[in-house]
Amino acid sequence: MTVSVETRNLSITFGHGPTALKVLPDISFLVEPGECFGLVGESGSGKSTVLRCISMLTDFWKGEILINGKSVRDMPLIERCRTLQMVFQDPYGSLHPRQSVRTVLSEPLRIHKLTNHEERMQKVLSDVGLPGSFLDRFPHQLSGGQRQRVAIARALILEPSLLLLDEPTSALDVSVQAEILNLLQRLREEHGFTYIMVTHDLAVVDHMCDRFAVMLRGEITEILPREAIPGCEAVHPYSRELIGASLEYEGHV
Ligand SMILES: Nc1ncnc2c1ncn2[C@@H]1O[C@H](COP(=O)(O)OP(=O)(O)OP(=O)(O)O)[C@@H](O)[C@H]1O
Repeated sequence: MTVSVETRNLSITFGHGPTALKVLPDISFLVEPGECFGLVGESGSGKSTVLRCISMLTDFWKGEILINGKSVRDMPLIERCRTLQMVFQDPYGSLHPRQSVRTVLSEPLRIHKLTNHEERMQKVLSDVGLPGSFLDRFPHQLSGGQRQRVAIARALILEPSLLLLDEPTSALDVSVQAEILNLLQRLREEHGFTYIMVTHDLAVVDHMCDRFAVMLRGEITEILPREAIPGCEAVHPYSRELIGASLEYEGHV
């Protein structure tokens, strides 16, 4: 199944009293079913926080988050895990050093009482381009790119519809980044996933995303189609600055 995601007046404040920090004052956006939607913007603007709110890793937000029209708050944990999964930036930190790939992949299957573990694990490894023999490897026996493939396999094992990708390639070297982006692209085409992807890299947005939101200090300044990048067709000064700097870096201007 392919799903839409909508946030309506999403806001969150960390802390209380005089030190309280309102990180997201009021965020609303709609991601179409099967779309890859990017979140870009300055460091600390709240991009990862948006993903953590959608996944309920942070759950004290206000407003509404709807997946296919249904509030994530009303989804039991089991249903939420089967609907959405998150892939984190650091494949070194996100895998437990003492857990084999088999343990990483079989644990969710056991918790969710699914059958045919071996078959499902072999299929998901093949989906992410790793041989079945990797089931018996531990994280220290994998390269960075292979670890990120395992992290993606872990996200896919429960066959979710929505992947929340928090800078999934920024900890990898450039050639491996391209491999992982191509893998994510292929998986989306094959499975009809909806992606929400945080990235610092507008080249990644250009390669992967249909549309993207530019964030500045917790607010969305503008939502743009990917096609707006090459000609810097943004209206808000900050979006123009961000896209202009990226084009300059890439040597387009
Ligand atoms: N649990 C928390 N408690 C207090 N402040 C937090 C917490 N989580 C995030 N913040 C603050 O919220 C703001 C937004 O953080 P967030 O990680 O969402 O930014 P970001 O746009 O993803 O940044 P980056 O691009 O550097 O990863 C930052 O000022 C951060 O310090």
